[in-house]
Amino acid sequence: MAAIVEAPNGDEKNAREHGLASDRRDALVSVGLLQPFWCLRLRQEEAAQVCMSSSVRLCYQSTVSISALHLDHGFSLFVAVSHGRVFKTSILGRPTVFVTGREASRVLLSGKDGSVRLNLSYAGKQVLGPTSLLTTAGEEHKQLRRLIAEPLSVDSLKRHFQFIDDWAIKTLEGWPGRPVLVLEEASTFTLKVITSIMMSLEPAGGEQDEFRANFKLISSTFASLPLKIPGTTFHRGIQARNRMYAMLDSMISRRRNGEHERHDFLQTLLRKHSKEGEDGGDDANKLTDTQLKDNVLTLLIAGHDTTTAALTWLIKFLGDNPHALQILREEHGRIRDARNGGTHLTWSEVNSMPYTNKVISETLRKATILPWFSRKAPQDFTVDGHTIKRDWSVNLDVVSMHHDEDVFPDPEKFDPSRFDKPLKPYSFLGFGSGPQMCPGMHLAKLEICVFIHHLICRYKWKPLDEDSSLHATLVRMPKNKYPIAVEPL
Ligand code: HEM
Repeated sequence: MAAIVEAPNGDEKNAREHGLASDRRDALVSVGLLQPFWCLRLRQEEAAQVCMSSSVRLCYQSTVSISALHLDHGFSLFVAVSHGRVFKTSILGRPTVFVTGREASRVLLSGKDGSVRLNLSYAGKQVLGPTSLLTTAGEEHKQLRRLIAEPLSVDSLKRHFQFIDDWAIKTLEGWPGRPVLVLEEASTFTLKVITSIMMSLEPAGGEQDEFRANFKLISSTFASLPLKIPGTTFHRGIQARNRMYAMLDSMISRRRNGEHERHDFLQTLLRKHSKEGEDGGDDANKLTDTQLKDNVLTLLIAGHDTTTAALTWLIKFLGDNPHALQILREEHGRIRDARNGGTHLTWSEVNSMPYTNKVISETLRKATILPWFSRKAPQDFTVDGHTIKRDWSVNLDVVSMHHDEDVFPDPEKFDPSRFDKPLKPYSFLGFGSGPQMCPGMHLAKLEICVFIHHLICRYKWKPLDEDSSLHATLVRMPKNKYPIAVEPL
């Protein structure tokens, strides 16, 4: 059996001796406590220098992990040079393994082993609640997946198509004539869409504003120390979560009283799969109110930043790649011309965008919005011939997989035609794979296809800043928020 490569020991004192800036040390603390909701503030270029210039001196424990997180190509490209495909280190005393490659991906994601499960941080568990999809495993997780599958299916999303189309048009009409930060606009658009689909929240007005404010505070807890002390980010986030749950309680009771019924995610679950309160019956196939609320919040958290980042990167990559943009313009021009007038997309049109779908996949490959998938198991298991002990944190480095030259030649190139042919299983993980594969994939693709159609058909844009560095939170986003100037075509 091959030995797992261990990083040489080191500690924070070493970090100071080697001149690490204080924000790097802060980052180190964050990684240990918040994994997998990494929150780091290192500059990507600084981190690259750390690794390249003095790899031996600085190749110790946590610092390696942190530095590598900020490299475009992920942790293991760096580690692979000196170590191999499985790498063990320790983050604040906790054994942590990094793995890469299709075989590791199969073992961690296929669920065949039955015991490997998602490894959510303490902060994540506190915020999302004990019955969230992300905190449950085994049968309980399977049952939750079954129940949420229907309201997120393509058929159910059809009911929301008109809303998405209207808001994409409305959002874009406000873009010409001013500098636009794409990330911020995409964030507003995707929040309006997901809150409408989940609970029919009006896209503007007091309730939307209140919800948005609470949501922002809740999201920020993933990047905070989980201290329940008044005045801390974590404490503020937990209070915002309580306010959001109170809003949801009031919505649920209004709906049960027959008021404000809508065709949305909440209504579908209430009508078909709800237990009426916490102890209303013992049907295992029905959800308690706590399960309902935990999972509404989970879908909002898991679906908002990811779709925002994907839409922003996609617009940026098109701006950087005129050839791909041209082919995309032709696809959408054909759709528009066949429509014989009218601005709005139709449902059948949105289902005939083959090149757009490849552009989405290539965006998710090149940007790798979720760079790590973190897992652990209640018993020892084996990856690539290496034993991973029970309760160790094991992280699949997706960035390096998406930049593996053997699978994606010339990986820096933005080339949607890579997806002309099917890829081998477990080599492309844009939406993950296996039992934990993204349940919001159809919604995310729908939002992006609709938005891109209206952008491409009616506008052109140019970037106002060429900085391509990453804001390396859990979800990778362009640090400059991609500022552009927009003109009608
Ligand atoms: C382009 C946008 C999106 C991307 C790139 C994305 C990516 C992913 C990936 C890679 C995973 C698997 C993570 C792992 O195995 O550790 C995942 C899981 C998940 N996603 Fe998404 N996602 C997106 C949009 C959405 C949306 C819109 C929703 C909600 C409506 C959503 C809800 C979830 C949930 C709840 C999980 C956890 C599933 C489980 O544990 O069973 N995602 N997503």
